[in-house]
Amino acid sequence: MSQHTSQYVFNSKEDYNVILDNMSREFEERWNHQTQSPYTNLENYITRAVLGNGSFGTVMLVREKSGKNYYAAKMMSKEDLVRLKQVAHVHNEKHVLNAARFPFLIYLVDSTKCFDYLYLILPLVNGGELFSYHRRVRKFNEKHARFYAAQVALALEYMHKMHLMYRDLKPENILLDQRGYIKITDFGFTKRVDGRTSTLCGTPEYLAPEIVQLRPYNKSVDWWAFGILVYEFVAGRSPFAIHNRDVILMYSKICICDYKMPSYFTSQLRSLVESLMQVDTSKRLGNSNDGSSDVKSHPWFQGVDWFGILNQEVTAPYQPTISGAEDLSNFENFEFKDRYKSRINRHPELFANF
Ligand SMILES: Nc1ncnc2c1ncn2[C@@H]1O[C@H](COP(=O)(O)OP(=O)(O)OP(=O)(O)O)[C@@H](O)[C@H]1O
Repeated sequence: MSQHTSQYVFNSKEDYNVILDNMSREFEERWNHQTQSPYTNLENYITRAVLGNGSFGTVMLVREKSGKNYYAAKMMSKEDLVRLKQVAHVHNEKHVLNAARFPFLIYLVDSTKCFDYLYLILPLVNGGELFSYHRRVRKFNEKHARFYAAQVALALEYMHKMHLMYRDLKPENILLDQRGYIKITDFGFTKRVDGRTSTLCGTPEYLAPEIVQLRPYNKSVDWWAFGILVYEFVAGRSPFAIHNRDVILMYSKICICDYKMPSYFTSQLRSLVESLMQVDTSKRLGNSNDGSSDVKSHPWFQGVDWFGILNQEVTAPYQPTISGAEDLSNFENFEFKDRYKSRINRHPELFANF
């Protein structure tokens, strides 16, 4: 499996369209070529530390035994996945991670399983979550926000071109690498669909009105969430954040787009947020045939060196301090709890294709 996110150099708009077509062909090949993980547990790796705990598993720092490379191993209990009805999501996540290759997306390096757990081996991204960094500084200035937003817009453009709806955009799912560039992670809710779907999923603060109203929706829900994300970067809070997080009240505000624009937003940022957060999807920026180009050519992005960003030549506004692969200073301290150790293979039929 290739360990490179991109072997491409991005030079011009024409080249980029050709490159995206090539990426699309390569994506299709990998999408159609899924392999079953061997029952090798983590025997090819040495576990060094816990990087984080998600709702469905633990992410550990591991080092491969045959070399010196470090990775993040996402370990998920089969029992928990069945109990929490996440079986389809985990297959989905592996499928997408295996097929997608883009500079700002996490990808699958390897996968294994054992009687109790499934393991996804991912590139180690050790600058911590964008969420934690944002919480520390509270607000980004617009230039700083634009640096991250440009990468998210390019990643959404790629995913949509591959007919993937991401459906879980939020700062918690954006990791920072050593150079301060982003890697989007967590593809459990990502769905490959060319058109519309109607499953209710995502995180309340970022749900588009059509999802809240249980209406069929398309990839423009990601552009709505992108509007929320950019707003939150600069305002330091989500537009629909409500004291005590009354979700029903939040949903009623989302449906009528009832939020306040901070007075310090520039007119270009106001215009971007307003255009993305349109209840009427026919008016929502990003929802035309040439959707991502419309977003990228919005005046707020004027002056962005798109190819410099794609090639990661632009200096990031913040570079995490990392002294080595085992430096965990950008992560909170987590404890490891290995709850299951059975002699029987749990749910072999449900995870046969994992
Ligand atoms: N590739 C990685 N490199 C470094 N740390 C990672 C990596 N992937 C995940 N982590 C850390 O582990 C945490 C949990 O990972 P992840 O969000 O994938 O789990 P999850 O169970 O899907 O979580 P969620 O609760 O968001 O559904 C992340 O927030 C991050 O801090």
